[in-house]
Amino acid sequence: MGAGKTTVGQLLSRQLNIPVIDTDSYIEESFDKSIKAIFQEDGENIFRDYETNALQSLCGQTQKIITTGGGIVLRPENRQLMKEYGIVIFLYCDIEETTRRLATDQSRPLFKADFAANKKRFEARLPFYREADFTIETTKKPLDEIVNEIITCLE
Ligand SMILES: Nc1ncnc2c1ncn2[C@@H]1O[C@H](COP(=O)(O)OP(=O)(O)OP(=O)(O)O)[C@@H](O)[C@H]1O
Ligand SMILES: O=C(O)C1=C[C@@H](O)[C@@H](O)[C@H](O)C1
Ligand SMILES: [Mg+2]
Repeated sequence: MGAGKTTVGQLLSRQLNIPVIDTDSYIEESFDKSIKAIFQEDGENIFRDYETNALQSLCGQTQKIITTGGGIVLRPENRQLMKEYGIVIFLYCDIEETTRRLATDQSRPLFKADFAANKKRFEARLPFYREADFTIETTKKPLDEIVNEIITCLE
């Protein structure tokens, strides 16, 4: 959360002239409901079902950039889909930096004020993120540099 997937995906889309779809936005538009409301009213498991359905719908159609939610890696079938259909890029950002970036954010129900809990979650997910085809270090890096590094990976 807060590594820059959505932000970088938009910039990459413009630079490469390839459409971008964000799974969080796709879910919010499909259900006309915010992620926060889905977590509150339906719970995380239902959100994860929506997330897998979104990924299944988006993979394997026309060429596109898919920016995902930070928890997409939790389900093995999601990781499998991404590997099968995509070039998977992990935007690494250290937890101190994402904590700063999201300090006033209210839209991510799992990102709590509890730094230790966020760190624990991030570390538990790291082995899954590391399965990506490419890892880009984004901590303290300007957005245009991140975009250029991704383009280099794709060449
Ligand atoms: N390289 C960067 N340098 C500084 N700020 C950044 C950088 N990348 C993203 N940000 C900022 O961090 C915040 C979170 O970025 P963004 O929403 O793109 O993260 P995300 O990875 O999509 O998060 P999530 O997993 O929750 O969807 C935004 O305010 C964004 O402007
Ligand atoms: O890392 C996560 O589990 C999440 C990240 C966000 O993108 C959203 O998908 C949601 O807030 C959950
Ligand atoms: Mg995002």
